[in-house]
Amino acid sequence: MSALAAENLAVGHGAARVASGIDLALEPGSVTCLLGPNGVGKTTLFRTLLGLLPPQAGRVLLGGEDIARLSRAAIARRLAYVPQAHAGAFAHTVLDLAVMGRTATLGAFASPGRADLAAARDALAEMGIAHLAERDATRLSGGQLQLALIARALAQKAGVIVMDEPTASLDLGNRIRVLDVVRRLADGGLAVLVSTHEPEQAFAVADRAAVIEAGGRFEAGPVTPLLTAERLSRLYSVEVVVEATPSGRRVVGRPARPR
Ligand SMILES: Nc1ncnc2c1ncn2[C@@H]1O[C@H](COP(=O)(O)OP(=O)(O)OP(=O)(O)O)[C@@H](O)[C@H]1O
Repeated sequence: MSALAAENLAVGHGAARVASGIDLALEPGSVTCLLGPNGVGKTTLFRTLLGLLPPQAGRVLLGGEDIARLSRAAIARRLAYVPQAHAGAFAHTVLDLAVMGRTATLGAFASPGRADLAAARDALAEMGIAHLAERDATRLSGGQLQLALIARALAQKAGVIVMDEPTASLDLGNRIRVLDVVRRLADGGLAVLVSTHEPEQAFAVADRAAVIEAGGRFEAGPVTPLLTAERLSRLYSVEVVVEATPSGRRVVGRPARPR
């Protein structure tokens, strides 16, 4: 059984349709990268997969159960979300922020125990930000906040993790670290869904890719056959070529023809 699945899903806001025909199955031990141009509906799809937006059609199954029937706490035990790192209104330390990954799965009035604190500290260490534990989470840089939000999701210890552009504000070192974490999580048995504007990241870490094209048409499949130069050119309305390199694949703009 898929860890998270969408069946003939249509997503949007109110009556406005954003994307449809979405069939997606996230398997334990795999990374799926979601690509699409700005404003096409990636975050809208994520919010629907998380049970935060009702589907316009179709359904979302978490561990085989319709997510619409699960409580927030039941969802949080199985599914962790890393949102885009906008400056949040957190009046907490970074450690408190990571602990929130644990409390999401507890009852409303339960307080975190020693094991929860240990899991939160482990997650901060995994993201290389243990030294920020006592810092005010409202005073982090964009990249530091991104790493802290990933740590919060790791602390949740859910079987499925959904990340919305987790490398967007990161420097080269942290980008590579986060991609390593993404791959390691999958190799440890998690089902991981990551949105990105970098097709090269899909070639580097993903088992499968999914695209939402302009107009909301959805397609998913193995990375290399799906992310051809032709499809990427159409997706981003710019001519690109996909070059095989010794270390992976590189996507570059098609060189202008000599005049
Ligand atoms: N709360 C909302 N109410 C109504 N429309 C919305 C809302 N949020 C987003 N939209 C619209 O839905 C469409 C998809 O937006 P979404 O944020 O899902 O795109 P995205 O693919 O995540 O974009 P980006 O790559 O720029 O982050 C856009 O046309 C956007 O204007």
